[in-house]
Amino acid sequence: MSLNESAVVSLSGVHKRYGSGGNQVTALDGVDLSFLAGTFTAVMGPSGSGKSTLLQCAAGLDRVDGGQVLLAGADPARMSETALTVLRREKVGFVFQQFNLLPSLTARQNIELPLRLAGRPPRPEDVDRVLADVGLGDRARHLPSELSGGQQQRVAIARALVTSPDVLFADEPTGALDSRTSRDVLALMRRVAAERGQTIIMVTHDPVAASYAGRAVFLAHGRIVDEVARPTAESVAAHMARLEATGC
Ligand SMILES: Nc1ncnc2c1ncn2[C@@H]1O[C@H](COP(=O)(O)OP(=O)(O)OP(=O)(O)O)[C@@H](O)[C@H]1O
Repeated sequence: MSLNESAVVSLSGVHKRYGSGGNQVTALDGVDLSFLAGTFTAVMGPSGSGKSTLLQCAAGLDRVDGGQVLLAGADPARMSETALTVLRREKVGFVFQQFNLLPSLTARQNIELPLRLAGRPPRPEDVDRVLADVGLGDRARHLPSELSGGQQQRVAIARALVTSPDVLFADEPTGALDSRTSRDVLALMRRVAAERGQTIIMVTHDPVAASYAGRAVFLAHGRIVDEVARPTAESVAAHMARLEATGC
């Protein structure tokens, strides 16, 4: 498969190995996958199937051993570390299971941080808008310790969105949240893709989380083995049960 150049993120024949000699592990084994603008995709698969590796390679956080990645029009393998840092800072947002907020900074200051690190003075109206988008307009002055888990994750999402990245990578973003709070965060992510036209790629184990995406792709042994459009929690759970029983 050739790279889909209209996609915001595209992987073509991507291989990734860890270790060497007898300890070598093939984490990705020829992955072809494209993500179009404004789409929300869930990446699923059994433990060890390569989900996090796929995210790291697609986001330019890790180098591939074969094949090619195209991220916001650029090939990370051909870029210097400095250029790659700029690409990630300008075009990509990250959200992880742990919120990784700085405890001594308020919600607003945490959200402003990526702009400051990029040498871009934060415009108050931009920060206000993103705070309102995540429903935290009245919590701007609170420290993370004064916010619930779901509110902290919404600050982390706002921090990832404030630079208006083309693509948001999320690795188990609801893994540390209860089911009700998870639903709020997932609905927010779905809205971000639909209304802001940003592309979201989310790794998750949870069929309910995957049902908020427009597409679910399934990995097994480092390969894409299936894909479901408009997934429901039931259809995803059935796919996962089959994968875990048969491995394909
Ligand atoms: N830094 C590393 N060094 C060696 N092997 C690694 C490394 N990172 C991942 N692996 C291996 O690569 C394979 C894919 O790992 P990966 O973390 O991508 O899977 P995953 O689907 O995200 O798993 P989980 O759902 O358990 O988080 C696994 O066999 C794993 O042990």
